[in-house]
Amino acid sequence: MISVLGAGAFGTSLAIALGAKGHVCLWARDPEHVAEMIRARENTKRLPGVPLPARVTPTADLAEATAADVLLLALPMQKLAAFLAGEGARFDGKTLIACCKGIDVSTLSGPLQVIAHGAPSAKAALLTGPSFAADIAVGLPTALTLACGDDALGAALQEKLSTPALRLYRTTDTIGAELGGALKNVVAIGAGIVIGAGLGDSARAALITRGFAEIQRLAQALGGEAETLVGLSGHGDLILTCTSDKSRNFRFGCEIGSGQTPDSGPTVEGAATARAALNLSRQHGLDLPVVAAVVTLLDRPEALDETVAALLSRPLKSE
Ligand SMILES: NC(=O)C1=CN([C@@H]2O[C@H](COP(=O)(O)OP(=O)(O)OC[C@H]3O[C@@H](n4cnc5c(N)ncnc54)[C@H](OP(=O)(O)O)[C@@H]3O)[C@@H](O)[C@H]2O)C=CC1
Ligand SMILES: O=C(CO)COP(=O)(O)O
Repeated sequence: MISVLGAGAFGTSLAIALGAKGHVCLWARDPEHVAEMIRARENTKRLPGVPLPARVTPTADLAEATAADVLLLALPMQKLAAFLAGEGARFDGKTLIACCKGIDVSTLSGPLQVIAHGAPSAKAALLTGPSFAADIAVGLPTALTLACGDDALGAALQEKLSTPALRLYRTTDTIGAELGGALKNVVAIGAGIVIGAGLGDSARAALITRGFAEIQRLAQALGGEAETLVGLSGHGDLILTCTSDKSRNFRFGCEIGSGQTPDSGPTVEGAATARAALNLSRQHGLDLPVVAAVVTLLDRPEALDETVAALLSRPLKSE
């Protein structure tokens, strides 16, 4: 059996997709939320409008959910470490698949390092790549990356989690997959700022391209492979997130760029990850001007004009 821990938009969409194949337990922390999912056979709070298949069982009982061998962790990145710290022993011998995208801002770790620290006796993998929960939930074609350092385990998980509409590719480059997925959200906030500020599609293309150069610089400095970064989990997800109004990171950036106070309700992973990435870049002596500009505008949205001017007046260089 498979369990999904975290009944947000993404966890619910994965449970729905995998529920077409077999029994899936969908765990949420709030018993009232679970009762409502059982009553409505729908996650009206986080993914309204899509029925839960009969083989998806919502539960608030973590013991029931963690009876499964394969657990998909679909929590926000900044909540993962504390969640595991409270429950670590439950996960001994289990396979934990991180479904979150980001860098833990207090430890500067990616999800797999956080799992290794919080649940050291578990096997770990990462599911990432271009996908909106709303698309997966209704069975639209989607291709994702399953990253696992142990290729035999990765192959078994690839088989287990693929469906006719959800096609998984696999890699052993966990660092490249983690960082591609984490950093694209930072660039998506930047792309949103560009569009929200009315700077135009040409400026957005420039920002995405130079942002991608920064993703490559940081990820390769940390051991990620170039091939992974041009794949689904890097370039693929960057394209999706920087060009679609469905992206929360992109919309958050649009709000900043257009002078609104951004909505702090939705999960916007790129905000904390921008700060973590900037700290990592300093540790490694790397220059990440797009990431630094995003951090500046998260702190001081009123500095838009001077931040754009500073980016444009950097010394001219070869590409
Ligand atoms: N949405 C999408 O299209 C995609 C999202 N992702 C990634 O998936 C991850 C989750 O995002 P998403 O599902 O969209 O986020 P949502 O905001 O929709 O949901 C987050 C869920 O996490 C739960 N949660 C938060 N904190 C805790 C905690 N401490 N313990 C237990 N549960 C907790 C929330 O519970 P509660 O409802 O009680 O607040 C909520 O159900 C992110 O890293 C995101 O980048 C990846 C691909 C696509
Ligand atoms: O990760 C995603 C698409 O692959 C979802 O993007 P947002 O979190 O910006 O909505």
